Order: sequence, then structure tokens, then C-alpha cells
Amino acid sequence: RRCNLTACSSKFVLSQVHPMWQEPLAIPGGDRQSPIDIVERKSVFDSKLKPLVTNYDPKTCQQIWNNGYSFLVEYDDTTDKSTLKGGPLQDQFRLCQFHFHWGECNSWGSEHTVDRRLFPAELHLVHWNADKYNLFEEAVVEDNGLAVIGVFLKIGKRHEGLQKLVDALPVIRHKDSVVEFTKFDPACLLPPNIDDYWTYHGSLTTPPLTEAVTWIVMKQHIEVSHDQLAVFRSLLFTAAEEEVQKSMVNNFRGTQPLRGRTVRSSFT
Ligand SMILES: NS(=O)(=O)c1ccc(NCc2ccco2)c([N+](=O)[O-])c1
Ligand SMILES: [Zn+2]
Repeated sequence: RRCNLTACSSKFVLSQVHPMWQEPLAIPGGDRQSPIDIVERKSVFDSKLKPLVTNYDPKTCQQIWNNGYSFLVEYDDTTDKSTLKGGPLQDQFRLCQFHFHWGECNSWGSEHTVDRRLFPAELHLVHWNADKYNLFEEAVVEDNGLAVIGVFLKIGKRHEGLQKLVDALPVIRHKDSVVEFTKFDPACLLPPNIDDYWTYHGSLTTPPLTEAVTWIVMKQHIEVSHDQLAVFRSLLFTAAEEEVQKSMVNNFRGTQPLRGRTVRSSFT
């Protein structure tokens, strides 16, 4: 579905936008799926939530690649050099990668929504519990295995830190293309205030959809320019040799039932 002016209005019924993959019929357990709509007035302030402590070493940045769902910036997670702790977390988690989800136009693209409000894109910084497990693959099936920081993107001024990443995208246009990417500090993608967040227990938002994630969704968004986000849309879902090339857009999952979960907030 091409995005034209009328279709792009935020009133446009989202169900007509084709998500990137068919939802599986049965999901294991399936009562703590992600993403969700965060209803601000139903979130519960928890004074026991501590400030988040990120400690990222840009030297652990290794590569950027197109996995056919999104583009990922991967970090060396064989040592405790880039870590996340504090907030709702009991253990220390290691950064393994970050990636984004976005729409075909600026009216939608995020996975989480806030009071049904959609953002043009969402950043996910993925970490795994290195106090309890030895590998990401082990942690991804455990309910305290992963911690993902979600940051909403809004269209505004150009994000200087993001530009290095945007400049690398044309080189990884096709699925399975990889390029070396070093010395990128993911902290530059966090909003100024990381003390205000919502947190809840959920899942990966793409297969295998395992319910292993402590989600930490930032209240404050970051701004990127219209042109920077347009470069995200120049990526392709398809590999170079495929006949029909498909633009990598709308790579987000729709919101899932809350199933009685409580969303806690670190702020009043
Ligand atoms: N959108 S997300 O942050 O929830 C997310 C989804 C899938 C995967 N991975 C998919 C996967 C395959 C085998 C094990 O894991 C990841 N991740 O790996 O960080 C993150
Ligand atoms: Zn994601």
C-alpha cells in the first residue's frame, strides 16, 4: 500500500497497513506479549524503581547488518564492557545489539503506543542477563533473560549522532548484507532524561516471540530529521538476488492484549 497524503493521516485505519509478517496463530503461553499500548493514567508509580545505569563502551561496537526484518548494530557481548543495570533490574545485563522499527510514512511506525499515540519509529537496545546466563541464546528463553530499552523517535531536528549510522545504510541495502561499524556510542541515542520510564514484563516482538523481556520504555523521545528517517525506508526486506525488491517499511508488530499486566512508572 503506497503511502499517499490521505492514507497518511493519523486517522488512517492502521489495520490496512501490512505488518512485515503473518502473526502465528498460537503463541506459547501468550499472556505477556509485546508491544502494548501504555495507558498513562493506568500505569502505577513505583518508588522502589531505581535510576537506570548504562555503561556502554563504543569500542565494543562491531558491525551493522540487514537481517531482513530491520538493521542491527551489534556489540561484542563476550565481556562485561557494555552493560545495563538498575531501574527495575536485579541483575547486570550486557548490550548485544540495537535496532529500529519504522513505518512507510511519519504517521506510524513505533511498536509501543502511549494512550494509542503512534510515533514514526522506535529504537530497541537489547541486553541479556549475564549474571544468570552465559549466552544471549540461553537467556532468550528465560523470563528474566532479556532487558530491552525502547525509545520513541519523533521528526524534528537532525540527530548528529545518528548520522554516522544513516551514512552506513546504503551499504547494507539488501537482506544479509553486513559492514564493519566501529566506535559507535549507543548512549548518544538515549534521551537526556533516562530516569522517567515505564516498565512491564513482555516478549520479543518478532519470532520467536519468547516472553523473556523486561521492557523499559523511555517517556522522553529523541528527535531525528525527516531525511534521516527517509534513509531507513531505502533499506530492503529482500536479498540482492531476489526478483521483486520490497522496501523495508512497517516492520513493526501491532499492540498485544495486556492480559492483566500492570505497567509501572518510575515517575509521578
Ligand atoms: N524487537 S525486539 O527487541 O523485541 C527483538 C525481537 C527479536 C530478536 N531476536 C530474534 C531471535 C532469534 C533467535 C533468538 O532471538 C531480538 N534480538 O535478538 O535482540 C529483539
Ligand atoms: Zn525491536
